[in-house]
Amino acid sequence: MAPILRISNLKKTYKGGFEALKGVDLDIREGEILALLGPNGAGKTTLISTICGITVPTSGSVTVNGFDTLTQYRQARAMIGLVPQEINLEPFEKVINTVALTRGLFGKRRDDALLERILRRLSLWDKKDSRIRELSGGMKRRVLIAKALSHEPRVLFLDEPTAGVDVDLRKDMWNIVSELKAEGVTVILTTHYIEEAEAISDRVGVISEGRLLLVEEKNALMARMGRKQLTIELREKIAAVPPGLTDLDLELAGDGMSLVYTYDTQKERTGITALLAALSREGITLRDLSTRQSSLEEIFVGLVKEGAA
Ligand SMILES: Nc1ncnc2c1ncn2[C@@H]1O[C@H](COP(=O)(O)OP(=O)(O)OP(=O)(O)O)[C@@H](O)[C@H]1O
Repeated sequence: MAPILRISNLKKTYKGGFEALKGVDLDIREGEILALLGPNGAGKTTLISTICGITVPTSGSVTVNGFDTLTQYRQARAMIGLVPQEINLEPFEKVINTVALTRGLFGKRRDDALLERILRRLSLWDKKDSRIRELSGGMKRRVLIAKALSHEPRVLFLDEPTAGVDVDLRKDMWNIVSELKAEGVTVILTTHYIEEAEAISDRVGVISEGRLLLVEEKNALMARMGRKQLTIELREKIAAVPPGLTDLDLELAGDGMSLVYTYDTQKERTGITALLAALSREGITLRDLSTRQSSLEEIFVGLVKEGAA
């Protein structure tokens, strides 16, 4: 099946010469949820703005369901809903009018039943006649989502949808995203919260300094994150990993006073029993053992560092 979104060698250099995107290639399948992770200034917002036609790329192309976002802007833009990072709502407008107006701007005919469904789903129906300025920050975020859904997009972009929102609202957002997915909407979100990517995405992309460092199925990435380290402190210093142990993932550390064994927690066998038996065969005596798991955060930081090197 052709991807719903195809990004080819997308580059963006801002006036003044800053290269915010250095050639991004990415295909997105219909109905998937992709989380884009990256440090501040990595280029996530630039990527989304360029896809949505708010920023003009320096080179490269983007197609949405086959429509080019530059040469077939109207058709491409009609397929996309964007929930921006900044709250940019008219404070004196009523909620229902705000959402209806966006639908109208996309040239869609009035559909009161659809707007009611959208507002109910976002728990905004009882606020439909409230003015925007009377809403809490979390409700305003929901209005942004309602606006983005008002013209029935097939691809929804959420730029840091849960930045600064409380835990309940964050969970609500996650539920909304999975409901949209169930309806076949493709969702691309940027986030600084790794647990958010973990909770809702099918695939994770890591962007740093304008480059997409990695795009991987979340479950595969999780399996890699499942690595753990066992540190074995020794009673006596050794000069090298003993010959009988060299085929294990072992490193000598602490000036020869410890061995670090890295293993995969997802595997049925961790190899620890065999390792301890081998140590005993080699006549190595242990003083202490400790384990630590590499967090998703560490993996992410490691990736970004590697990418920068
Ligand atoms: N209009 C602009 N003119 C010049 N440089 C810009 C402009 N917009 C963004 N940049 C620069 O491009 C880089 C990428 O910015 P962008 O907002 O895309 O990053 P981001 O990954 O979304 O960051 P954050 O996580 O902080 O939102 C930054 O260094 C930023 O300063």
